[in-house]
This record gives sequence, C-alpha cells and structure tokens, in this order.
Amino acid sequence: MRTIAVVGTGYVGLVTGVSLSEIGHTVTCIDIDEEKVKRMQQGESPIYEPGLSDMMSKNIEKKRLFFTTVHEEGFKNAEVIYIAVGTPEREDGSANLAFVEQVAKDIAANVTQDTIVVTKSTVPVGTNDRIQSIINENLAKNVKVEVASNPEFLKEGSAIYDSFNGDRIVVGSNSEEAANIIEEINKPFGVPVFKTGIKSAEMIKYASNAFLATKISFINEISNICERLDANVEDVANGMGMDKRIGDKFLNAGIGYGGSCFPKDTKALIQIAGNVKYDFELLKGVVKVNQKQQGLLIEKLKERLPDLKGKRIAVLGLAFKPNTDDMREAASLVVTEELINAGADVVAYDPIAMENAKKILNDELQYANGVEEAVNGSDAALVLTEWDEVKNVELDVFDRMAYPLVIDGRNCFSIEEMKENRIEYHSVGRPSVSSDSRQAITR
Ligand SMILES: NC(=O)C1=CN([C@@H]2O[C@H](COP(=O)(O)OP(=O)(O)OC[C@H]3O[C@@H](n4cnc5c(N)ncnc54)[C@H](O)[C@@H]3O)[C@@H](O)[C@H]2O)C=CC1
Ligand SMILES: O=C(O)[C@H]1O[C@H](OP(=O)(O)OP(=O)(O)OC[C@H]2O[C@@H](n3ccc(=O)[nH]c3=O)[C@H](O)[C@@H]2O)[C@H](O)[C@@H](O)[C@@H]1O
Repeated sequence: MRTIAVVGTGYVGLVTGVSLSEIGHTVTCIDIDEEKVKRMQQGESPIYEPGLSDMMSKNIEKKRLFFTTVHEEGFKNAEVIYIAVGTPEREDGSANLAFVEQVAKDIAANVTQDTIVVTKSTVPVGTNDRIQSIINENLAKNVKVEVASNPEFLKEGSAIYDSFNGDRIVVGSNSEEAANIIEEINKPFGVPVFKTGIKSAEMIKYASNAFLATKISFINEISNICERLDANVEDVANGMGMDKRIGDKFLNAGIGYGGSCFPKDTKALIQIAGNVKYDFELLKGVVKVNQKQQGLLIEKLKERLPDLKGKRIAVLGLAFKPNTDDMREAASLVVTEELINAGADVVAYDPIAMENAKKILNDELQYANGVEEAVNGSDAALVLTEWDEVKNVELDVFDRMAYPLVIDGRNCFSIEEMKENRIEYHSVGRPSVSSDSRQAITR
C-alpha cells in the first residue's frame, strides 16, 4: 500500500482520495479552500455524491484519510501525488490551466523524495509535458519527479460506483516503472488498465467526452425530426441501441447536455484542434445543436402560452442531471432566466441542488418544498431533471395546477398515462398529448 497525496478535493479529487483510502492506501487530500477542509476534517462531505459520506467517515476513522490546506504537510512522505484541480473554460473556450500550473509549482517547491505525479484533471494534449517542465525547472530539492497522465471517467451522481466499476483505467506515461506503480495502486479496484503514451492518454479523455456529447446531439437532432414526422424517438433509440456497434447508452433525447465537463471539454477540443490548424467541423456542430436544444422547452411553452407575463410556471429539477447538487452549465440556468425575462413567476423545486441553485440563479426565482407545492396553481410545469422524485410522482399532483400543461425535457412520463390522466403533455421527440382531450373537462 502507498502513501498518496491528492491535490484538489472537488468531485474528482475527493472521490479519488476516498476511493484510494477505501482500498487501503494512506491518503492526504489537500485543498486551498479552508472552509471545505474544515468540513472534511469533521467527516462532512462538501458535495452530494451517493455513498461518498459513509466511505469518507469510515476511512477517516481507520486513520487512512486525512485533509489539510498545507501542501508541504500533504506531500511529506507522499510517494505519489494526484493532481485533481479544476481546468475551467476560458472565455475563448480553451482550458484554463492556471490551477494545474500552480500545483506543479507547489509540488516542485515542497517534494522531499522521488515522486510520481499523476494528472487526473482533464488537460489539453501536451499539458503533462508542460507540468513536467515546470516541476523540473522549479524543484527545490535534488529529487526525481515523473509525471504521468491518468484521466478520470467517473460520472457525477454515480462517482463512487464508477470508481469501483469503471470500464477502464487509462495510464499515459513515458516510464514503464511509473506506469506499473500506478497500475499496482489501482489493482484492488479490479478495473482493466490501458497503458499508453502521455499524449494519447490526454486525447482519450477529450475524445471520449466529445464522442458521448456527439451521441447526445445526434439523438437530439433525430428527436427533432421524429417530432415533425410523428415518430417516437424513444422507440427509435431502443431499436438503434440493439445494434451492439451503436450501443444503447447515451441515446436519451432531452434538452441537451450540461454539467461541468461536456460543455467545456467539447469547446476545449475544438481549440486543441484549432491550435494545430485543424477545423473540427463535426464537434462544432455538436456544440451548436446542444445550444439550440437548451431552448426547446421555452419554444414549446411559448407555442402554448405566447405571453408568459404574470403566468406561474413550475420548474421541476434544477441540477444538470439527477443525483447531483452540481449546477454547472445546467439547462435550468438558461430556462429560468428566459422565463423570468419574459415576466413569468417561476417556482422551482429540486430535491438536492436548491442550495447551490440559490447562489447562482436569478433572485426572482421562488423555491418550493416539493413537487406538489411547485405545481400548485401553476399554468405550466417544465421538467428539467429526471429525478426519481419527479418521475415517480403520482400524476394526480398535476390536478393542482391552474391548468395541467406539462412540458417534459427529459421524457419522464408515459404518454399513455398522461393521456389517461387528461394532462396536456409535450415531451422530446415523442407524440404530444394534446389539449383537445381536455376541452370537455372542467376543474
Ligand atoms: N466533475 C466531474 O465529474 C469530472 C471532472 N473531471 C476533471 O477533473 C478536474 C477537476 O474537476 P472537479 O473535481 O469537478 O473540480 P472542482 O472545481 O469541483 O474542484 C477543484 C478543487 O481544487 C481546489 N484547488 C484549486 N487550486 C488548488 C491548489 N493550488 N491546491 C489545492 N487545491 C486547489 C479547489 O479549491 C476545488 O476544491 C477537471 O479538470 C475536470 O475536467 C474529470 C472527470 C469527471
Ligand atoms: O469528464 C467528465 O466530467 C465526465 O463527464 C460525463 O459525466 P457527467 O457530466 O457527470 O454526467 P453524464 O451522465 O455524462 O451527463 C452529462 C449530461 O448529458 C446529459 N445526457 C446524458 C445521457 C443521455 O443519453 N442524454 C443526455 O442528455 C445529462 O442529462 C447531462 O446533462 C461523462 O459521462 C464522464 O465519463 C466524464 O468523466
């Protein structure tokens, strides 16, 4: 078992640190955010991620998991240092490497023994070489540091599960010895290890995210065509997915991909290609389709309610996907802003992300304590996130609306059941349940 330091305790760093301690390593997680570190030292996870809190407490108790704000302390005795700080999007779409470069300098200033540095952060091709140079140029002690790439593929909302059940662990290294040590560290996870060169490993990460984003934009385009031809995109995706070459995953049509990675990584890959004078036309199309798709619900709503002024609109789900409190690049940012600008009274509900939402969404947004309270008296309900709590709601909850008009961006409900319950229902790429069925009904 190894002594490991993990720099950065966001979704990736904290999950990595906790998982590595769970399989027996001694791990110190380092973050510059004092508040966060204080909470983690007390066993409290700063993020919502199923299974994380329990695993964290268990390993703190077993004295295998520690937290600090002091790099020097964390690096003491560390044989391996993981870099897991953010690489957010710059205004031009390229990746901001300032945090990664700062960590490289912190490592150079503080390591006291030969060390392997493992980059988990998603970084443009060539960045690990740059990290290696920064460290070599700034080393305070006469020690050897070997930098390797080990991109992360976990999904938020199932991050702990993914760490123990991933499809592959990619290791990019110039040193066979370093690659072997990283493989050995990860052995207890039982996940296949794919070893390659550093640049290929860096590219595997961007190419994988870009490919998944492409699948989503592709099915969203198909869904838009299905709507115009009265076909059902769910059936189309199921039929396509039975072909093993296509696969049945990531073919859910909706209101576009959000989150902290697909939007930023697709744009970064366009930049990476552009830097070597390559125009990545396909990926530019994927990004454009995604932006268009985020406007779909408002378009559908305006077809039904052209004037939203004074209308009460319920928004169900704010996070960019279920089982996370992450609001980064969530479709709700665009949708709630447009509703408020159009003069609507917007009442939102999300089971987990409301605290984070309050920090970034328009102050005029109102928050409800549940689906029932959100839809109560509303003129329309928009579904933005497919939380179980939303999907499994008793449909008679929509009787509480001023008029039961549901516009579903995540295809949460069965068309048949909505018809039976006489709810006007519009979803993505599937036939609508029209208002005609309601004309005779008075409530
Ligand atoms: N969020 C996700 O699901 C995934 C993210 N990634 C990649 O992993 C990287 C990290 O992403 P997240 O965990 O979402 O980031 P995050 O933004 O949630 O967390 C980054 C953390 O690093 C800390 N930090 C910044 N500079 C520091 C320094 N010099 N020393 C110590 N701590 C420092 C920040 O305070 C913050 O807590 C990114 O490159 C991202 O693209 C990869 C796969 C999945
Ligand atoms: O690099 C990253 O950060 C991560 O990005 C994604 O993970 P994540 O963003 O957590 O979540 P996903 O489940 O991939 O969903 C991303 C977005 O795509 C949307 N999506 C997903 C699947 C689908 O079929 N349709 C669809 O619209 C989701 O609603 C969500 O807004 C990848 O799935 C991870 O492998 C990767 O490690």
